Amino acid sequence: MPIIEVTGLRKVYGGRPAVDGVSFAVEEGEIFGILGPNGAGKTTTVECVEGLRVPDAGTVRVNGLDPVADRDELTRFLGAQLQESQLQGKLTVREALELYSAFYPSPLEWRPLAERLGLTEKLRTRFADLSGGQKQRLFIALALIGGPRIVVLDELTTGLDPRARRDTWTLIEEVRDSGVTVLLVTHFMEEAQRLCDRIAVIDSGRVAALDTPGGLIRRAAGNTVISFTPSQALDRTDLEGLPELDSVHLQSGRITINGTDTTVNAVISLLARNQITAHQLRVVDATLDDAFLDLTEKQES
Ligand SMILES: Nc1ncnc2c1ncn2[C@@H]1O[C@H](COP(=O)(O)OP(=O)(O)OP(=O)(O)O)[C@@H](O)[C@H]1O
Repeated sequence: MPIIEVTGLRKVYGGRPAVDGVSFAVEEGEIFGILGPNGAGKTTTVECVEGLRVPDAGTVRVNGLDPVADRDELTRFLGAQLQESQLQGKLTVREALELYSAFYPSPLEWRPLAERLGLTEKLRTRFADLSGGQKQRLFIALALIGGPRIVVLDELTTGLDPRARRDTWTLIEEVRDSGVTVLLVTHFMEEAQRLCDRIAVIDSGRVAALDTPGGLIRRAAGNTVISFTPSQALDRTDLEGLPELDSVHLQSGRITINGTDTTVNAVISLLARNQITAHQLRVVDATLDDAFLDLTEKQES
């Protein structure tokens, strides 16, 4: 049985649906990503999972519980890092960690957690005096301190420097490997690609696609991107007739082709036949970035 089950979720603000029939199921022990453009309905969805918002229609079950009706029970095993949070400005990092530990029956040791999040030097600093990234790290610690079975992380690494971001990814992988289920809202494709076992792409309040990162890349944007600047103009119809082609873009004399290995081979033959040299030739695997743009563009058109 999935540990989180969202079925036909709908949430309307002022007559406009922010979430419109979203369904997905999260298996225990996976990192499940929610990806989508600004205003797509991601935060609204996860806040319904956390019991912070009441759905207008549909059902949400977290470990069999209704997050709104059973909120007290839910908070015992669900940790949450909200997109925007505040603490009392005078509270020190240490006080916050001790206070939150006291809320849970079997909290984690806060010292190693603080160490992992680079907060040891800041234990005596007041919340108001922390930098944005340090506040973010504290909120991650507070989401994990109760030793939750499920953790919801909204914009996990926004505002973190590259090193802190990578350290946080490793920490979240370890959290997952210890059996915790992670529901992650993110804007960072690299983060989603590295961390998530599966991803729901949400666009305009609906699920546009749900798959593994590899699956999304394969079905949305082809596997491979080849780009080059030809020594002389190429016939557009020849390009559009390439096998297994997903898309062709021409910009400032540079050609970018999305397709498969077969497409790449056909491009090379085409260039050879026409005795055209390809300058600055690059062949790369498509990324989740490509898939995201492709999937969300398709929704808009
Ligand atoms: N309390 C509210 N009252 C009215 N409208 C709201 C409220 N909260 C969210 N919305 C609207 O609902 C839509 C979805 O918002 P939501 O915060 O869920 O999006 P999101 O995908 O998390 O966006 P972002 O990536 O920008 O954080 C937006 O159009 C937003 O303006």
